[in-house]
Amino acid sequence: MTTTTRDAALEAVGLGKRYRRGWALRDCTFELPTGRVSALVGPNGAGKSTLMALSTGLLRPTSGVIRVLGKEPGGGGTHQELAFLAQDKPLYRRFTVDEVLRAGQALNPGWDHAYAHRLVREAGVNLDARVGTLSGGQRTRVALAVALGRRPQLLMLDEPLADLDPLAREEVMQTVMAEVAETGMTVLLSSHVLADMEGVCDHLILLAAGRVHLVGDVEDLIADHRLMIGPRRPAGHGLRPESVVEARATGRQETVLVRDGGWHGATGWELHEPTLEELAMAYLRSASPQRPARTRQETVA
Ligand SMILES: Nc1ncnc2c1ncn2[C@@H]1O[C@H](COP(=O)(O)OP(=O)(O)OP(=O)(O)O)[C@@H](O)[C@H]1O
Repeated sequence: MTTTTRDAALEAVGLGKRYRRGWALRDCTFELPTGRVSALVGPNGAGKSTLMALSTGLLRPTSGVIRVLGKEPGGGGTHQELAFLAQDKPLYRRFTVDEVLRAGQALNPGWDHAYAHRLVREAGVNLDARVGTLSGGQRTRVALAVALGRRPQLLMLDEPLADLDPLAREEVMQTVMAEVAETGMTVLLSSHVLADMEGVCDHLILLAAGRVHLVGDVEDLIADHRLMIGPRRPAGHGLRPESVVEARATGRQETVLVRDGGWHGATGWELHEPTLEELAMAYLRSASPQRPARTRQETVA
């Protein structure tokens, strides 16, 4: 079936994926609008890689629907306009870098050979080197050149920065952002390092235990939340429980993340807009069964 929601590069409706041992994704509904750079955030096992595998068609949903650039991934392989850089960056180890790029050219109709070559050269990787002899970071740069050489409309990167030094992380993100600026490409980027996403991502999808806990444009999400900092009060923070995402006490101070205007009318607090990292961390802690935050109904004693 082909449905057209052309404003969404990626769309999930009631999406679920069940492996033999249980649900990896459950009842996920969200949209990633075209042209956004989205941070896919979640703890280990949250379902991030599963979501990407469903998007590429490597896996089929157990329930619900996923659409990539308006189409459900089907038997025809990965959407022509989607490029996916998997966590383990699968490249033929015996090929030279040049051979990898020539394979990219042979396999992809829209391939931009000059551009892929330039990306590899800029990364300082020798075209004659065999893939098996490259460092983890160099392999990432080659895999990124292969992904971007396709000039995709949607680029999905699963933990692309994990084995890169700080300088290389910055260079990779600059390469991706230059392509975004030039072509309006949509990006979905999973990472555990929230600091890497700050200032780069303008959209957030936060998964925990297979469910979407927060999704939307970063600007809107930040505007909808405040960090409230004030003295710890014996009678509790006194805020509407349904507006409190997380309350944390450190010493005599208390920090509360509040949503949906729950801060209006409260007195004796310093109010700050949260950073993307503060926002995501509060939601991740409040969703974590191992590290329960004081949320919603609970008050600080
Ligand atoms: N092929 C598989 N067979 C069975 N269970 C799987 C398979 N792949 C993933 N899972 C399970 O599905 C859940 C989600 O895994 P997934 O790899 O999608 O999470 P993730 O958010 O990408 O994690 P990480 O950050 O550790 O890479 C986990 O509980 C995992 O054990």
